[in-house]
Amino acid sequence: RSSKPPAATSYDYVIVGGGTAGLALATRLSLGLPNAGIIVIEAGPSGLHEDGINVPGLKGSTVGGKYDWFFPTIPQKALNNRVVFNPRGKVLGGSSAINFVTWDRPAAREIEKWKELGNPGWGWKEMEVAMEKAETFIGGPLGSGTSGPVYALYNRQKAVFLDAVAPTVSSLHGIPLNSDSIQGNPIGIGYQPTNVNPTSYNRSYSATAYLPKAKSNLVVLTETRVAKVNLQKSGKLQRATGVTLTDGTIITARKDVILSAGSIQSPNLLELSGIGRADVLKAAKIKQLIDLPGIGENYQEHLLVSINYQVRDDFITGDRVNYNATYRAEQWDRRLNNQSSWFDDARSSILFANWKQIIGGSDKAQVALARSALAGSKDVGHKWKLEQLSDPTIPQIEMIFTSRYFGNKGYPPVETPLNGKGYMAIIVGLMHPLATGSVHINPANATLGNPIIDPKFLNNEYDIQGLIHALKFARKILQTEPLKSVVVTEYEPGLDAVKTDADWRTYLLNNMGIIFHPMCTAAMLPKKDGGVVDPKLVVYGTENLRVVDASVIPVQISAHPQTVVYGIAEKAAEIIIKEAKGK
Ligand SMILES: Cc1cc2nc3c(=O)[nH]c(=O)nc-3n(C[C@H](O)[C@H](O)[C@H](O)COP(=O)(O)OP(=O)(O)OC[C@H]3O[C@@H](n4cnc5c(N)ncnc54)[C@H](O)[C@@H]3O)c2cc1C
Repeated sequence: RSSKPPAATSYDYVIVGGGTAGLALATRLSLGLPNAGIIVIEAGPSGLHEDGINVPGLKGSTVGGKYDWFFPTIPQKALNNRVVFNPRGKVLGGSSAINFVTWDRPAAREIEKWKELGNPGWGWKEMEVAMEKAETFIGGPLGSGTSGPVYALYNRQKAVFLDAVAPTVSSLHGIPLNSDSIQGNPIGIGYQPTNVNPTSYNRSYSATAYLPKAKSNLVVLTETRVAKVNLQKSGKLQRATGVTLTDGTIITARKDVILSAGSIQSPNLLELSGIGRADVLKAAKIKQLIDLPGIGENYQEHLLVSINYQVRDDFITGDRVNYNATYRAEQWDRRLNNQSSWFDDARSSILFANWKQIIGGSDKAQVALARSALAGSKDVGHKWKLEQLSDPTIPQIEMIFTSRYFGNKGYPPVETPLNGKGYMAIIVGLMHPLATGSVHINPANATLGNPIIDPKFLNNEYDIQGLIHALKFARKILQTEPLKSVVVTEYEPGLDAVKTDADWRTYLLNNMGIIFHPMCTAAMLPKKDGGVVDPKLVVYGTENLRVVDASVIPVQISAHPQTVVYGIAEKAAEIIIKEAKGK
């Protein structure tokens, strides 16, 4: 694959962004349309030989580095004007190269809703087939994928003490044991799979799983950034004729231009091309070609806040590889000899729960907060968020029980008494916050500058109280046997530091972060409902400009999104191949 400008400048399909969806789609088109010329243009370099990408246990080490766009939000009012950073892969494979390798799926009902919102062909059954097409799940439940490019497995490395999590959590609030979110029924507690190759024990991601299967009709250009899509009037519609690179080079598309630049940059590229809200385009002095006010709106994220516990000295946690150089070297040797080690990453125990299960009783007050926050809203996403509160199969909270420290205070520094101890975190995630925000180009530097991201975090009491309920339940879990006997004390925030709901609120506002799952910014919805693409993923008002990535997710889902994103790419490939073959 090439980082140099291609010899040819004309292709059938021009795909912008060689990330999760982009490479999956490009590979399927290359295989399904062997006579077509396809180019993927990726802004980042190849990271194929990078340990920080390949070694699952080094996940997180690439965040904020050279493979990460690391976009800041604007200061968030409810968070005391804190800025929150959005890691996004800037490398071949995109965010699939830098993500945290959790492999799960939302509730079936959540995807079924896509169809009901006006997207024929996009229900759970159809998406389940598409998601399974993407995976080979070693040891997966009946019905999981057996011949797809991306490997998933239950990780061979496990922290022994995490075995206490499931019996503890399942003794509370009627929560079932369940590790099979993959079937569309995520509610419950259990170990979740990771996308790791069973032979090399490397991360399995779009650049290593899909791309090697492509034929020579696919050209991949790395370290090359697209500035905009070129449009030409064609009757009542606009036709995408190709793209202009930031150095001025034009690459022509004979058939489609497909944006797979992710939930932040795909909507930005539409705006840079003259498609979007009049006020946004006017501010950036871009001529409006298509009025599409939904672009960049509807921005949604999973919110996160963690608490950390010190684990008994007789249990080993993943922290030991960080503070003990000898142990680290031993573990690395184990990896080189293909034995399990902390560099495999480790299984995380994950809980998905509805409000009754989190609160341990009536959810009436929480539902009332949602109703009052969204009173009068006509937004279809808002309506769905209210409706789903009466569906017990849809998770509202996720809790990830980790085998190492994960917090804001930081691992205890050297020469302090708690350095050298082991920790576990409970990462609490809010799956359907009511706050929806926006991402738009920055008029001061529209093409190359950071976009203006305003997620409007915690702008309502439902989101705040929901996270407080979950934090309190997380503490209760840690105070329940058998997990209680595994831990020594609460390290962060600490039982003395946070006692009341008011203390939890302060802790939340000072520490809330995100799980790095922006979505819905170019939603597949009817135009009248703020949609940007139709069910064939074609941008309204255009003949042949599509978006294929996490931005087309119509309404926020309760899962880590990569399996859904691969499913979207698989379905997009089917649609495009069918069209090309005239079916
Ligand atoms: C740190 C982190 C941890 C995560 N953990 C998990 C997890 O454990 N499990 C999970 O399921 N999901 C996780 N996610 C989310 C998941 O990885 C993303 O939702 C998914 O990968 C998004 O895929 P995409 O195709 O929409 O975008 P991306 O994979 O981000 O691809 C977009 C690509 O477009 C390129 N691009 C952008 N603009 C241009 C341009 N103008 N010209 C050329 N190229 C351009 C980018 O460089 C990038 O390669 C995580 C994400 C991050 C960042």
